[in-house]
Amino acid sequence: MAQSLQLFTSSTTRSPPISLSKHSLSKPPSSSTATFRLPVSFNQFSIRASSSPDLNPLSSASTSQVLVSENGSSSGGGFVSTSATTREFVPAVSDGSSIDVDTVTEAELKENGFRSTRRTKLVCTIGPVTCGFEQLEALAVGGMNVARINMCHGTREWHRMVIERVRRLNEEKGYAVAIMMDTEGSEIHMGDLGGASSAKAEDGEIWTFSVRAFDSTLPERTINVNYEGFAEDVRVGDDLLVDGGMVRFEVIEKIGPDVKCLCTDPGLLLPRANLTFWRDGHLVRERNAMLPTISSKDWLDIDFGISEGVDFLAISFVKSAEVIKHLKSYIAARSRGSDISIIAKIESLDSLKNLEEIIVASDGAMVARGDLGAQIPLEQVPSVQQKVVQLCRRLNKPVIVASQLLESMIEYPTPTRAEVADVSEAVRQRADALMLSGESAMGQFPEKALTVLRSVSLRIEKWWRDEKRHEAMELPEVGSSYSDSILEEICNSTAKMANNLEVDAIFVYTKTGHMASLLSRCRPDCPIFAFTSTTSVRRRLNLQWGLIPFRLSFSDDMENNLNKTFMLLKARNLIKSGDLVLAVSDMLQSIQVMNVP
Ligand SMILES: Nc1ncnc2c1ncn2[C@@H]1O[C@H](COP(=O)(O)OP(=O)(O)OP(=O)(O)O)[C@@H](O)[C@H]1O
Ligand SMILES: CC(=O)C(=O)O
Ligand SMILES: [K+]
Ligand SMILES: [Mg+2]
Repeated sequence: MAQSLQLFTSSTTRSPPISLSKHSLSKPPSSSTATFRLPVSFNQFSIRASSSPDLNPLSSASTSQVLVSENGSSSGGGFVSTSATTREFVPAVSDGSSIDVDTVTEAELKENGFRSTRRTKLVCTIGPVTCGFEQLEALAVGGMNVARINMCHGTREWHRMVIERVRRLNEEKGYAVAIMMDTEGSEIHMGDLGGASSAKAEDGEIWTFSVRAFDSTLPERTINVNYEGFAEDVRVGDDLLVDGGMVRFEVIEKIGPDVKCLCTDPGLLLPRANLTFWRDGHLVRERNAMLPTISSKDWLDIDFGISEGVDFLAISFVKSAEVIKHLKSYIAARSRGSDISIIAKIESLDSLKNLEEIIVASDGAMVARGDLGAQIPLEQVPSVQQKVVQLCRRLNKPVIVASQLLESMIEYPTPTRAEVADVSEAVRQRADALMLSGESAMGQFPEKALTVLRSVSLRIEKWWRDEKRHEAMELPEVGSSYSDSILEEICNSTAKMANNLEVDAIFVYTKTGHMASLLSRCRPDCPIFAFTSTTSVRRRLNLQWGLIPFRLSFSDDMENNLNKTFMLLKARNLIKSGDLVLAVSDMLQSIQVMNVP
């Protein structure tokens, strides 16, 4: 078997950890799968070491084995479930070692075992109904991995307050919720509805779209538009689409700065919704083409995001790879050593034209179906979604499927069957993450909507595993160097081994998170425990499929790391003796197969 897996016991391999060699490589009897043993006497193998000096496992000298808690205090704390929705922080007896894990994941691991942890990650847009500390905590308990703030709405002070609360939640309660800041972009949009949270446009009503500045209250059925040239640019007969067609108007008359429009498709108008206009079946986009992807306001917001240390910047209406490259160099110059990930929002015709190069230049992508559906015919949105999801996986970039997943839940406590089917499809496509927009920002049932995403994800993922649906996706090399190739081969082989051997988990020790993302890309059947030494990497890994990110100080000595990890996880009942684990690290070119002692 060792040979068929192209594995060799290597002369450079360290001797098997004594404490582990006593244990057979068998599945625990409690496992539902057949028990089997590997016909070998070693429980550690090594892929043949490369001659490259920086790849020689022996060249990596062992460093300190002391594991230090990040905040230096209350290290090794644990969380106990006190009820379905609240968890209490329980400081553990500190021995200078600690491991940080998301409390919700911890509860999931304890209650349902490794195999049933959720693989699909969840992003929640934070708005007026979810910006309170308790509401944010409820979302974290409900499985929110990333909190998104949309710079289209709210003041900078408001956003700062939300960021501060999410931070506090992470620090005080042990979560690793990442923060994603979404830029406004310079597309045409409506004003803020004079303070109302929404307005209903009914069939046959006449509404006025105007660039005029109104003093305090907006006249009835009047909408502000954010760009001066609006009245000149539209023509009588044009179709005006709000939020990608959520509401549709026909332009019937122009009176100076006012444009009178007849509602032809009724619906809910939301503050600052995007506007597009169509003429003879085509999107009128000359104006948009001239607008910069990143406006001067966006640059100020980006500066704000950098100084607040957000984890992700989602860039609206990306047109080309150049804008992403430019932004990356800007961020690199502004914030030395900072590692903000750039997510390209795929929501315009231009982004589809330059799709691959945009994704290559970015750290991830979002299928922003709201605006996308305003720029391409709606029936094309599903195939574009699938294309972007697959391309991202090939290129090893996390991908988020966003907008209208559970739109009806803005108003109603249960989703439609069609919405559940849509969520299922995104999970089945194995997108890294699903996103709530209005449902969590201003809807009546934000926590219920999150619960629906969570339960549908779990159900579809389980169905997929039960049916043993391993889709064969070509995963081309993404790196350029020989050492990149080795890393990728190790990850691909590890994922394959994990499926074939039906192991309980993959452990990956990774400094930058890169190796964890390569494993995530393979979408293995078992969860991937990603150990990383910085909280920022841990938060960013929270966006990626199947990763359970832990913060742990580790050394170059894998034997020591594993023993420490087993000890710490066992102390918290997160793993048990006999669990079968594959372990890899970006410091040592080996795949280790072992039972938890
Ligand atoms: N910070 C906020 N303050 C007030 N309302 C908000 C806020 N964030 C979101 N909303 C409300 O939630 C709705 C949906 O929010 P969201 O930001 O997800 O819109 P979107 O269409 O997905 O994003 P984008 O504007 O990037 O296309 C908004 O139309 C707005 O009514
Ligand atoms: C999320 C977003 O920006 C959109 O769907 O348009
Ligand atoms: K936005
Ligand atoms: Mg958008």
